[in-house]
Amino acid sequence: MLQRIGLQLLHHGRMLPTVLSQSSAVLRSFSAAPQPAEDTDTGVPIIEKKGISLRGVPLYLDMQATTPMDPRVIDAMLPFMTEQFGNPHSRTHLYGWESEEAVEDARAKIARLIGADPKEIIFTSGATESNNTAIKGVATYHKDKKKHVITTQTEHKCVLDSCRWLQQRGWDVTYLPVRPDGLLDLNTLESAIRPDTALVSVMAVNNEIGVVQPLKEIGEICRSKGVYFHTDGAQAVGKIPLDVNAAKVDLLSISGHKIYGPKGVGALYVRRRPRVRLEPLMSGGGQERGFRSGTVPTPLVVGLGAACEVAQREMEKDLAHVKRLEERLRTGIVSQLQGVVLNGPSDPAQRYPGNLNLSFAYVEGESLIMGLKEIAVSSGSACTSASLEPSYVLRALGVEEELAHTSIRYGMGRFTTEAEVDRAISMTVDHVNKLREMSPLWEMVQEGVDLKSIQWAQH
Ligand SMILES: Cc1ncc(COP(=O)(O)O)c(C=O)c1O
Ligand code: FES
Repeated sequence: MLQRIGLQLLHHGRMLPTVLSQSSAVLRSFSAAPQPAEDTDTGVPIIEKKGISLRGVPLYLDMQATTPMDPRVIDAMLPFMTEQFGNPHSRTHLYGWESEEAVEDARAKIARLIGADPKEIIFTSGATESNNTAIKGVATYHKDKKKHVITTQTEHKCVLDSCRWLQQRGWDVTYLPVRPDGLLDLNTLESAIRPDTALVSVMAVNNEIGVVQPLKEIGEICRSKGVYFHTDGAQAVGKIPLDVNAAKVDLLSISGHKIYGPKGVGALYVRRRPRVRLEPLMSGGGQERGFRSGTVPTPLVVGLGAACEVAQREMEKDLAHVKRLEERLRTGIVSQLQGVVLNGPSDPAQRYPGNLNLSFAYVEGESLIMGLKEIAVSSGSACTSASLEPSYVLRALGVEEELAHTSIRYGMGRFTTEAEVDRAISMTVDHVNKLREMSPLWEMVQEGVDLKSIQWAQH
């Protein structure tokens, strides 16, 4: 009874989704500030978390880690969490049919964004599952004839780990090195392909340094050698143009939460012509044409579809926006600080501009990261994790250990503003200057001492 009343209220309150999403900013200010103490001079709330005192909610510049949901995505999802809650696989009533229609509509939107046929899209829980399915699934299906897989040293952990899983089962894996700018050398790739190679997996856009790999050329090589080409598109799809036919991609992984959609949903594109065969990881009801059993989560999938639709419509605008912001951030920092090194390609055409990864020479990594707690950014340093190894991606590029420890990844996106970028510039510049003032190293550099001549202690 209660449920019925609830549903009726929602039914009559069709405006609810919009009202809710419009108030998301208000909700944020409540949730982020659990009645904290205030700075007595400025009135800025002091937030205590993990033993750290933060003055106000940090400025979010970590769009490669995740993006906030676009209000339009939330609006699209809400009806499927309320009155249209049916199981999309229920064949006998309206609830199921409505959900199924919404799932198919979302599938078509994802397919449209990447130039695919809707039948080639499988819903998953995210890019991690898509990558696992592509790599383990293709290899397992072809295990009688093939025993070799190729990837790069700078892939996401879930690709590298899926490859290790194969190695434990007797497969050979080649982890190709990349050039100092992060790009894969095509000759190196070509000469690594063997008659028993099943799959090449090279990511489209790197999550740490934003380098865009030459997908078309890689696709061409793979097709000519009769090897499947998988690309992890978590950081690329919806951000830069990517067409599976133009790039001859056979499998493509997509993540919802990197493109202003929900977390916990993604997709895998699996080519039908020529057909890619793969072994499913999940056993069960045979949903998603047998590739991925489990009830398709209608609200999440609808959110992913809406996110792809918006991304396709606004890609040009989004890209121009992050380009402007990146230029502003980079020149703002570089014009005020010496000893700043860009990690990744210097040619802007080879880098997704929403990602700016900089290293700051002559500062201590840990102090840099700890001092910038009021900007939510990511770092190549390992201070915050159990290992003291800096980023394996930066190391694969040959970035010096000291510089890898002081790298900061600034991630900008659709909702990042110029004012936020300006705040990030001034906080970074002030903090780096402050650290350098205290640094004997910096003093030596100013005095013209060649630091390379100094014997460093182990970090
Ligand atoms: C390049 C890349 N691949 C895969 C993933 C994993 O995506 P998901 O969180 O959807 O599993 C991420 C996100 O961390 C990523 O950046
Ligand atoms: S700077 Fe913290 S581990 Fe290197």
